Amino acid sequence: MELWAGLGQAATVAQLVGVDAGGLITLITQAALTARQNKKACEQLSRRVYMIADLLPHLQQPELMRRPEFQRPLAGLGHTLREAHDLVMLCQRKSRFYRFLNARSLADKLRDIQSRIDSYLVLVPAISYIALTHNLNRIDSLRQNHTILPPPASTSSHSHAVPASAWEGVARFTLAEIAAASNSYAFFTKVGKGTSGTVYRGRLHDGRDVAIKRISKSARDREMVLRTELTVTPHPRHSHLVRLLGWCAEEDERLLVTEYMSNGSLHDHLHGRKPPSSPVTASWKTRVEVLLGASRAIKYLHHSFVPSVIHCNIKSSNILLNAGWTPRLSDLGFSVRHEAGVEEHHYQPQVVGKGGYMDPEYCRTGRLTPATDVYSFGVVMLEVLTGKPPIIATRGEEEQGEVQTDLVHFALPLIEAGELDKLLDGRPEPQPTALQIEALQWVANTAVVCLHRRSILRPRISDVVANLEIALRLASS
Ligand SMILES: Nc1ncnc2c1ncn2[C@@H]1O[C@H](COP(=O)(O)OP(=O)(O)OP(=O)(O)O)[C@@H](O)[C@H]1O
Repeated sequence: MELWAGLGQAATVAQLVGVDAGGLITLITQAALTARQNKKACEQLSRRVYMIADLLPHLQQPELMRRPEFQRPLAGLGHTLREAHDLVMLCQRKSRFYRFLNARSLADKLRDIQSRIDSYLVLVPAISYIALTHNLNRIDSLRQNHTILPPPASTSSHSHAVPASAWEGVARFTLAEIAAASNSYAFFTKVGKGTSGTVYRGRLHDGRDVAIKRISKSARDREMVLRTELTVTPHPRHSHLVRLLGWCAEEDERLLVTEYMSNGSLHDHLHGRKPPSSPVTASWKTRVEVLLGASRAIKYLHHSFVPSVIHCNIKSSNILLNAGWTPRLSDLGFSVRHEAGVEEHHYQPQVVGKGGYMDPEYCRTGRLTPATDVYSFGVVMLEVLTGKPPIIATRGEEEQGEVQTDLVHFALPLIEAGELDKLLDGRPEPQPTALQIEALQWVANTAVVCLHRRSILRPRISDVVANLEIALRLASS
C-alpha cells in the first residue's frame, strides 16, 4: 500500500518501535475499510495511525534514537499499534450476537486506543524536535571547542619526506617556519583578505612560493575552517583545485599553506583593477576556459568522493589563476560531505552570508545538496558573461535613485527574452564572431538552468561541464 512507502525506508524506526510498525499500520488501514461495526471509530483510528505513519520517518539518526530518553516514550507505541489492529479486526466479526455483546465495550476500547494514539501524535514530533536540537548543540560545541586533530603523519618542512598516508605531501609547519616564509606577515606580503582571515605571500626554505592564510583570531569558526580543509577531502588532487601544502596550529595561530596563484582571482579580473590586457578580461575564449576548469573541479568534488563533497562557497574570488592562467578552485574550509538521498540540514554561515551567490532554496529550507554549488556557479557564469558583480546598482524610480539588485534578477529576464547581446561585457572582443556568440549563448542557457529556483530542476555539475566543453569548442573555432 502506497501510504507506507516512505516509512519502508526507515528500518530503524521499526526496530525502535519494537514491531513491524509499517506492516501493522498498513493492516489497520486495510481492516478499517471493511469493519462491520463501529465503522466510524475504525475510520477515525485509521486516519490517526496514518498520521503516525507520516511522522515516524522523522525519527531517524539511529544512534541518537537508541538512547533511553528517546526510546522510553516510544516503548509503548508498538504495543498500542498491535492492540489497535486487534480491535479493528474484532470490528469485522460477522456474528450478530457477538456484535451485540461486544458493541459497547469495543466502542470504549476504541476510544481509549484512539486517545493513546493521539498522545503519540504529540510525542513523535516532540522527540524529533528534541533530537534535532540535541544534534545542533552537538555540532555547535564541536565547532567551538574542538581542538585540531593533527593529521596522523605530520611532517615538518625540513623533512618533506612523503608519508605513506592520506596526508601525502601535506606538511605540518612550525610557527617559526611560517614567520620566516612570510617575513613575519609583513604588510608587503599581504595579497588579500576574506571573512575568515588574511592571505600572505611567502617563500618556503626550499624556494616554493606559497600563499599563507592566517585564520583570524576573531573568526568564530576558525577551528572548523582548518579542520575542514584538512579532513573533509583527504588529499584532494585535481589539476583545477588549489593544492594544500601544509598547515600550522601552534599557540593561538591557525594557518593554512597553499600553492601560490600568481595571477589572482577571477573576481580581480572581472571586477578589480587588473590591467585590460589580462586575457581573462580581454578574451571570451579564456573566460570560457576558466569556467570549464572551475566546473571540472566542482565535478571532481561532487562525483569523486563517497559521500560527495559540497564546496559551499563557490564564487569568483575563490577561482584563482596560476602563472600559466590555469584556473583552480580554492577554499574548502566550509565544504561538507553529502550522502546522496540523505536529507541533511546544515547551517553554513558562509553560504547563508554571501550575498548574490546564495541558493534561494537553501536559504528557505536549510537543506544543502550539490545543487547549492550549481546555483552559485550559475551566478559565476553570469559574472563572466556580463562582467558585473553578483550584486549591482541599478537606477530605481526617480525618487529612489540607485537601488541594489542581484545580477540573477537583472540578467535572467534578458537571456530568456533572447537579448543576450544587451548583457554582454564590452571589454572582450567588441565584435564577437558568430561562433563566439553561439558559445556565449550556450553558457547563458546553462546559467539559466543552473539558477532554477527549485534545486531538483537544476542540472548536475557533470552536465554543466559537458555544456561548457561544447561552448569552448565553439569559442575556439
Ligand atoms: N593560493 C592563493 N594564491 C594567491 N592569492 C590567494 C590565494 N588564496 C587566496 N588568495 C587571495 O586572497 C584573497 C582572500 O582569500 P580568502 O580565501 O581568504 O577570502 P575570499 O575567498 O576572498 O573570501 P571569504 O573568505 O569571505 O570566502 C582572495 O580573494 C585572493 O585574491
